[in-house]
Amino acid sequence: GIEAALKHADSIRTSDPREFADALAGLAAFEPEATPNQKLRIRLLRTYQKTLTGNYESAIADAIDIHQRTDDPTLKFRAALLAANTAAITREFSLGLRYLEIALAMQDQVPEADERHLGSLVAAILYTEYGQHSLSLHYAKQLLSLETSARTRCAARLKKIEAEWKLGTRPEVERDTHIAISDCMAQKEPIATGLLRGYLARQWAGAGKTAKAIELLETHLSEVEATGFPRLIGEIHSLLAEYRQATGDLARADQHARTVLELGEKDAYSLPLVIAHRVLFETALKRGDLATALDEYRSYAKADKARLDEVKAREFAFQLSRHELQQRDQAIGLLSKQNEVLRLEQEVARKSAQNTHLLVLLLIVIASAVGFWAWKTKRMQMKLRRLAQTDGLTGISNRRHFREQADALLMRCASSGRETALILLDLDNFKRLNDHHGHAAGDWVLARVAEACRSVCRDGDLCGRLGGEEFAIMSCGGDLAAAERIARQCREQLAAIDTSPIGHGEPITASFGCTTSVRSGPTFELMFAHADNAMYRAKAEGRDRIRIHGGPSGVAVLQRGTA
Ligand SMILES: Nc1nc2c(ncn2[C@@H]2O[C@H](COP(=O)(O)OP(=O)(O)OP(=O)(O)O)[C@@H](O)[C@H]2O)c(=O)[nH]1
Repeated sequence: GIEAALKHADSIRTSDPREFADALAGLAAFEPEATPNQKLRIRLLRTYQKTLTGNYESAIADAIDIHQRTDDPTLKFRAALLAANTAAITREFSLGLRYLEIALAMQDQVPEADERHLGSLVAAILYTEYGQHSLSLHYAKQLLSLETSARTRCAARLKKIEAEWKLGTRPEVERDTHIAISDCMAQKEPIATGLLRGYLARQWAGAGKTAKAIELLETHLSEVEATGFPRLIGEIHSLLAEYRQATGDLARADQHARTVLELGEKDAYSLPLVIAHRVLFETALKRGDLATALDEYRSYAKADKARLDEVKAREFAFQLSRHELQQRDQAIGLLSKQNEVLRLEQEVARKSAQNTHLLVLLLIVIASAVGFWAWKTKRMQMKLRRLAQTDGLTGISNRRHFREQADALLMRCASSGRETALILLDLDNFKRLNDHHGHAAGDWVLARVAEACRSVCRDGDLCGRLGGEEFAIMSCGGDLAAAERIARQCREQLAAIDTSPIGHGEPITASFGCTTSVRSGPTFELMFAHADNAMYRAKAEGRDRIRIHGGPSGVAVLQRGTA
């Protein structure tokens, strides 16, 4: 299926360029039914192919596009690495470092260990490109300490040897190089193997074994050329040019040098190019061809300057990138400080809100306390007033309060043109009841009488105990007939009092005196005096009866038992 084809193509990506090209061509057949992710993966493989064949600009654009399009962390990571890798080749140093950093930053999100290792490997490779051989050595050593794939180990070995060679720390590491070569050969990595043989040749040549170095490189030249990788081919030919020249084989030296120049058009600054021009200059000089020598010398100087500029430019790009990183770190530090300030501000706001809540709570408590106190005071005032206004024994108005209310009622009634009735009543033979049954029994009777008086009152009527066993009722809107009716009802209520609790055998009776504001005149004094007179008349005429002021004696008498 397509997955198998994708995996196969990826596995031979660096080991077998021709088979890789075939595999890529084969993938085209799967493309119509591929998922979007698979389509992007095919595209990434084609982008690798572009890099391998030197189509760098297009490869960078593709890699960045794939990186931006996909959400698949592995694919995103690989695309960023490829962009970083390829941008380094085309001298877009800042771009290269940026994508390297993007990739390294997302390295932890990549689930596959070998893909993560690839990130470290690209870091090792690219730091070499930026002249940072110590960093490169660090990543290479780190990879060699990990459980990586054999392919990665091959590349890490190459980077380690390369970095040590460039740093000049271990110029003769023949044993390590042999191990690396056999490792990379076993992994079918001809580019790495070729580059490693280049370092082995350098070691030998450095030790004076130039012939051995030439033999090694010549023996494997066809393998090198089979890779189609310009940088490797250029490097090996430049070494051969140098070594052939050193052994006096000027013709072959020239030949290798020219091969480098044919390849090196795109890498105007590369070390092989510098070497090739130098070889051509020196061989021309040896042959006495001064014109060619001068020409080649000019080219050599130009290439050497270009290369030195390049080295400087890369170093500068690296420093710039470090500076940018530092600035970014500082910006991040500043942001986190700002966040801290914001957090503290929020904390302060929260605290002040808390304080406001407490204050509001306190105010509520104070207001409640004040309200409660005011209510208590008011209640106490009302209680005191009620105590001052009511008769303690019966609970109805006392004489003073009745008098005040009566005046007010009279005024109200008069202003609305209505008549007011006043009924006075005095209990009969109360002294006798007191004497026979005791003062407490008398009190009990007084309370029942008050209830009886109240029961005949309508809303708005007044009812009071004027003193001793004397009570009064005042009603607005009542004429003489109404007064008499109220008195009669009250008389009935008194008669209905059950006196058995105090053991009094007789019913409770009273003498009633009635008048109205029309009959007596609209002042309380007059009405009271006239009602009192009528009441005394009732006493005088035998008690238990109703008398109307100004009415004939005996007419309004209502004997017990009559209606
Ligand atoms: N138990 C009790 N008796 C009271 C109270 N106030 C007055 N008295 C008594 O009421 C009685 C009133 O008696 P009198 O004024 O002679 O009149 P009476 O006995 O009712 O006779 P007549 O009014 O003539 O029918 C007195 O004995 C008072 O002591 C009271 O608050 N409680």
